[in-house]
Amino acid sequence: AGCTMRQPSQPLYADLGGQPGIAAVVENLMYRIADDAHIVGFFANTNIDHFVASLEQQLCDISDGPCQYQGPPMDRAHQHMGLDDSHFNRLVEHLDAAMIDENIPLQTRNRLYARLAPLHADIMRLQ
Ligand code: HEM
Repeated sequence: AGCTMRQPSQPLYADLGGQPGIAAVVENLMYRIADDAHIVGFFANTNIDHFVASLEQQLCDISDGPCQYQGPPMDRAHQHMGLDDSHFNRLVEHLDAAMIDENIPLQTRNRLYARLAPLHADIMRLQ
């Protein structure tokens, strides 16, 4: 009886599969970025191990996991790269495909996007 909408049963971090789930998504994402000529150039001089660790930490933090993001604020982390919405949208498409690959359901993916959306303005602020 009552509303049949599925409600989140546990914290977002747990629905993402915790640390192993987030690590699998980020690894999958990195292969997609490496294969995408529209955005891979931005990472030409990036220390990928550092980037992966920092992104995992941020996703853990933002999903209420047991982590505190220690990296630079999003505006400074992306300043003067020349990013526009086409780059942002591409990254989100790859993240979505990576999460689908890792069997993360739509409702959980949408919960994460609701928390990432506010970062868009920060990332674009110093372009
Ligand atoms: C929701 C969107 C995004 C999130 C959550 C995000 C998150 C992050 C994080 C956590 C870092 C690491 C900061 C550090 O510890 O130094 C980072 C750096 C970086 N991001 Fe993003 N980012 C996003 C969008 C983008 C987009 C659209 C691009 C380009 C297509 C991009 C390219 C980069 C690059 C190249 C670096 C590394 C900079 C360096 O080499 O130090 N990011 N991002």
